Amino acid sequence: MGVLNITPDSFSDGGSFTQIESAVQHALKMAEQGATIIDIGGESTRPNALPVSTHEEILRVVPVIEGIRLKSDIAISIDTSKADVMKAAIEAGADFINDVYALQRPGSLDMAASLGVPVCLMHMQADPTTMQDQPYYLNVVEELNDFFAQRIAACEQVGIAKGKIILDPGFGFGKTLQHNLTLLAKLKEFESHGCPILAGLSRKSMFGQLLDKKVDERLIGSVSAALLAVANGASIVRVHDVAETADALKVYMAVQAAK
Ligand SMILES: Nc1nc2[nH]c(S[C@@H](C(=O)O)c3ccccc3)nc2c(=O)[nH]1
Repeated sequence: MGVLNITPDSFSDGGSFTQIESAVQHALKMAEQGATIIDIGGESTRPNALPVSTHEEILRVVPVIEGIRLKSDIAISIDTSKADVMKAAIEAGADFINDVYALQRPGSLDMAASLGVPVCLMHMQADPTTMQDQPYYLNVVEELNDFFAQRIAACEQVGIAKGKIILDPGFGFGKTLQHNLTLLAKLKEFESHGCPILAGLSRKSMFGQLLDKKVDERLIGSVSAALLAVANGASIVRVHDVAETADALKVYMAVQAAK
């Protein structure tokens, strides 16, 4: 899963033509490099990011989805928590929902049910503005399993079949370095729900803490962690560095095949 963040320049509402075109080109390049899913996000979950209106978020993501669809059938996920953005994105040609709020925002659960598409449910403790102030769990794996069970039940109640659900521990979303390492080490403990696991580790601050590296120096850490996530049961890894990660996973799969 290649990450495509649409954060337009400050001048234009939505994206200017060049912004849209460059985003489409980036998506196509990631597809060429081996991405099988493009994850499109119109709002940064950065703690101090300004909130983006539904209208603005739609103006950002829809032209890019349409632009990609003119040239590629690659799977597209919409990284949003807003019901109306989900609708607009799916109607524009996206294939499934990637929601860091696990369909807990107003109207999103019913919207996902009515759209009838798969959904990735990610765990987050608190919200982006507070999640990194002293994250605490009695037992992080158990608490996330309880959360997943509860969200799966909520989905099944509105008719979203378990076969349409992907689970994601939400690395860095209300977790200390130790929590992140435990979740990666024990990723297999989330397989009990019978849903595929998605891991989003790419360039995250855990590598800053572990390796003392800035965000543009975290390639090796990110690729190493992506390979470990797959070795520990992840079916999807959400990454910025598609070509490098694809190579690492090719090596992993080749060795697996030789078992
Ligand atoms: N499913 C799924 N969706 C995701 N969207 C993101 S945004 C994150 C980033 O570092 O990319 C981020 C966090 C905070 C600020 C900026 C960007 N992370 C995930 C993830 O881990 N899983």
